[in-house]
Amino acid sequence: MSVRAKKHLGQHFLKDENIAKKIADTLTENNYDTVLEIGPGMGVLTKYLLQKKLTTHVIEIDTESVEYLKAHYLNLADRIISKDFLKLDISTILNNEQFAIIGNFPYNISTQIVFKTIENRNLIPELCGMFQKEVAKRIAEKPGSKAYGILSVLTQAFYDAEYLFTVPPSVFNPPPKVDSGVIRLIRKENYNLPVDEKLFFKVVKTAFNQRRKTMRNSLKSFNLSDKLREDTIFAQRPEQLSVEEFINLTKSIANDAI
Ligand SMILES: C[S@@+](CC[C@H](N)C(=O)[O-])C[C@H]1O[C@@H](n2cnc3c(N)ncnc32)[C@H](O)[C@@H]1O
Repeated sequence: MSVRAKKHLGQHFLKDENIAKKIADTLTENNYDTVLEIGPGMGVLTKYLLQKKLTTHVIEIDTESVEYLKAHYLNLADRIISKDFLKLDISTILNNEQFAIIGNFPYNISTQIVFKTIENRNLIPELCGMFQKEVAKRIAEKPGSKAYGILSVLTQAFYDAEYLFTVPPSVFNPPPKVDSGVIRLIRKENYNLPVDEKLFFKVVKTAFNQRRKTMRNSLKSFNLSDKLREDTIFAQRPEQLSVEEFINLTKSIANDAI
């Protein structure tokens, strides 16, 4: 008996074992001994994680998949969390130890998984996973491209992001409508910002909400001094600015308000 795919849970099960192994092998296994897989489904990726030296935990929202895993992976039984990852209190699980996140993520919550990882980055040195290709590209994109935006800057402020490979719809059951992409995020050594984090998020989001305008126009609502607005950075569009430039800009804005 296998699990019947449920659309509302983003269930597209991998049927190509080689791809499952290739995804499991994207983990560097540096700086952690534990891995948490989000959405194991019927365990095609889990199987390869269990072959590693790491301790594998899984979190799955679908009770039918949980029953399947309990029946087929007897040695995993006490490391299956039957819950919604988005409602999980990360600080209380895994005894506060460092762990990596991996998954063939449900596409409907994949950006929320990234933001929850960023929020809990003190415990998460690495994330490897499969996203809708377009989302994976946006996360790892560099300045100067159309795909570079809020998701790129907010992720890369804390993690080095690398796009690894593309996966076609044909390796899933049922096949999704679009290509998928696998990326790896490795936490930066210095993963706390030298500026107010809330202000940084606000500056980045406000700037990209009007991405075709110059920074001078898109950040009008901040009521900045004329002196600051004369800085050459304000003549540029948000997609031209590096993560470091956004951080420095936030610093200047914070000082401008004093
Ligand atoms: C794309 S499928 C991948 C399944 C399996 N890993 C594979 O590769 O065949 C996504 C999985 O995430 C699970 N899922 C969806 N939303 C979830 C959530 N909020 N928390 C935990 N798991 C979730 C689904 O039930 C499904 O098993």
